[in-house]
Amino acid sequence: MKVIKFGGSSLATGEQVQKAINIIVADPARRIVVVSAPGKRQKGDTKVTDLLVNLAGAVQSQQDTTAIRDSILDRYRDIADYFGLDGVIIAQLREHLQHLEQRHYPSAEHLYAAFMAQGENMNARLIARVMAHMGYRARFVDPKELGMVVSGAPRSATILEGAYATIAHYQIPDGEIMVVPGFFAYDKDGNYATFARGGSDITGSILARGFDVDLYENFTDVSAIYAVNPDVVDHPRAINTLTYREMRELSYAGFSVFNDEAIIPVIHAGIRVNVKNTNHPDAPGTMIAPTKDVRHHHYITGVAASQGFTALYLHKYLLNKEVGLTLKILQVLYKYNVSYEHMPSGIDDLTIIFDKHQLNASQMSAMTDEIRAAINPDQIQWFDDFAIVMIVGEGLYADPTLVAHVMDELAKVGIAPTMINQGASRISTMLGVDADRADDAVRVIYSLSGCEKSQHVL
Ligand SMILES: Nc1ncnc2c1ncn2[C@@H]1O[C@H](COP(=O)(O)OP(=O)(O)O)[C@@H](O)[C@H]1O
Ligand SMILES: N[C@@H](CC(=O)OP(=O)(O)O)C(=O)O
Repeated sequence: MKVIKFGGSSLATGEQVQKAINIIVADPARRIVVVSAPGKRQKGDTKVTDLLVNLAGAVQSQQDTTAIRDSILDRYRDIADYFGLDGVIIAQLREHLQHLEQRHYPSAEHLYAAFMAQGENMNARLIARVMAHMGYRARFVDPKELGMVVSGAPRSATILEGAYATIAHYQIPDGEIMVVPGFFAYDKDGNYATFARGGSDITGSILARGFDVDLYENFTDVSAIYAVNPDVVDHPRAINTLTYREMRELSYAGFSVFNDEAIIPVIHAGIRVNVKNTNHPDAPGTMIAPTKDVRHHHYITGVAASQGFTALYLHKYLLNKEVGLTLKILQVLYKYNVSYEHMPSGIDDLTIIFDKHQLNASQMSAMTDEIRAAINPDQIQWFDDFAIVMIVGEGLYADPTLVAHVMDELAKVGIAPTMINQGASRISTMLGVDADRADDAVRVIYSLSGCEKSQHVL
């Protein structure tokens, strides 16, 4: 049995949904189908999830919601019309949204989560209806029915460990195709909660582990995971196999093609993930697997960059001698409920790197004041335009000159990393660079001989 997940770009129009259905029914092992909300139909278009964010905002501020609700329903109507469905389903979806608008929510975050979840919820209902209309034994299955209970913040929830056993006990009727909405589940009180953005991949992974499937197929709009983001370099090298560790590092650092949290459930279950293209389903795509033979995959597997970071730089002489200094800083972060990503340090300075999305200006200012009071630094400064560049490869350890080589090449184009971080496993090297040079750094590193070399061995 396989889990098969389609991203929003694969379900943006009726024509795309038809391609997805052709893929589903071409293999009887494809029994668990996870769908995203309709995505962008072309560059510059708006994803349904983003329209739902606007709807949630309008509901919260008690504005008129008619126009925005209609624009969302139009997306589903276009798909329903393509398959010749009558208007009943759209009327039901309208009623469902209106009902949600009347409900009371424990917090604004819960309200946003409830609306954002509807992109997937409505799409799964519609696609199950379309497939049934075409004569297939397909059924919408709510995450609640599967026992998908989550905890944590309403818009970046995490699945409870116990949910896997519940999923495993779920009996899928013989010959039935389950259509499950991605991206959301419910907390223990029954409130909607979503995973982080791009989280339909996470639903696919959770179900892959829960049902202990043979393969998790993840269909998107590219024919492979490439060694660099194809929006940064034209026609980059396709990667045929990535290890879990490589994927985790690369998706964390910007390969949005597979959500960085989604790798965790499949790691636990040892399930392989095949990333494939809905528009070219016969292309082999990229396999994400527990291990690969590094003798055939030397040097750099991929280079990613992400600009979603903010750094706090602290300078204080004899910082290395001061007992409890880091503890005092961490206590401030704890008080403001903020986690950090990395904390590289030297003898007299320390940089704390944060995910930009969890900070706002007033929090940053309050934290600065409290850290200043707690440790009395000589210098404290925020760098908002901070990006990380991640060089990843299971075979990196085999090339002791790589970091020197990278630094030389970057220096030639005037890029001086403000931070270098390498773990003991040497599967990745992380550089901190100015955000406006991040893509240049990716291009330079990609064009290095190490990368070219792996191009030949793949
Ligand atoms: N290294 C990479 N290889 C392939 N695609 C990448 C890479 N890095 C970023 N991407 C982007 O990821 C996109 C696919 O992810 P996403 O838009 O989330 O798809 P979906 O809608 O299928 O979930 C690609 O169209 C591409 O722009
Ligand atoms: N629709 C959600 C979840 C998701 O995974 O979407 P996509 O498959 O289009 O990346 C989002 O936009 O975040």
